[in-house]
Amino acid sequence: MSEGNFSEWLRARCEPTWTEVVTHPFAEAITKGTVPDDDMRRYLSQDYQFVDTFTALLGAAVACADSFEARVPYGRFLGQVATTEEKTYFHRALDALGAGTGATVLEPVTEDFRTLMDEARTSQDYVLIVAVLCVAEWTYLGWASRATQPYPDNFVHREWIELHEGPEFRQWVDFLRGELDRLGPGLDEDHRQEVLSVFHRAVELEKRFFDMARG
Ligand SMILES: Cc1ncc(C[n+]2csc(CCO)c2C)c(N)n1
Repeated sequence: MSEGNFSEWLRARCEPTWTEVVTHPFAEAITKGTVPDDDMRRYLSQDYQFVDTFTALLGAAVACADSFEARVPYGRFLGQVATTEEKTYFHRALDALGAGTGATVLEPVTEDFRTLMDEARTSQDYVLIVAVLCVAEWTYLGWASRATQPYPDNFVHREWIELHEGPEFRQWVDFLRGELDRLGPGLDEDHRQEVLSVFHRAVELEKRFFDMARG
């Protein structure tokens, strides 16, 4: 591993799955606005359950970060997720698709993803928490930044792209990568392998999540 490039080292170790995620046919169909309503409903209903656990993991990042400087961006992002587009998006999109945000039977991949996030959260090991957050955000920046203008007219597709690209989201992903890059060099070999294992499981789950959404 080269100094200060832990995030890129982790990502490269997850090929070819990483590229399969960011070029996944389901993600590509979102960017083109061609996902059938039934598939989009299944995907967003499951993702709403995902985002709930993800939000709890953000709280763990606030609690477990090793400095005040590191806690602040999580707190800021948490406030955004909880209060802005993200929340109203799910309600508006699921409403438009004829589904609610209420009880949903979890697909196996959603269960498995929530288990991984809960493991990271309860480990209270900051670098493991960052690894899971970083995969979730970086892969989403990956597929969304492949979208070309004009974005789809359908707001369910268009806003889901817009939420995952743009300068602010890019900055957030850069922050998460920067945390891994900062922490990587100080880890012993066992700990580094543990981070890789968690990172790899998360990348595999992102792929399974898109596979599930495709029906
Ligand atoms: C399976 C899955 N993986 C990653 C994301 C990306 N993501 C999760 S929470 C969040 C913050 C607000 O957008 C973002 C970008 C997702 N939605 N679903």
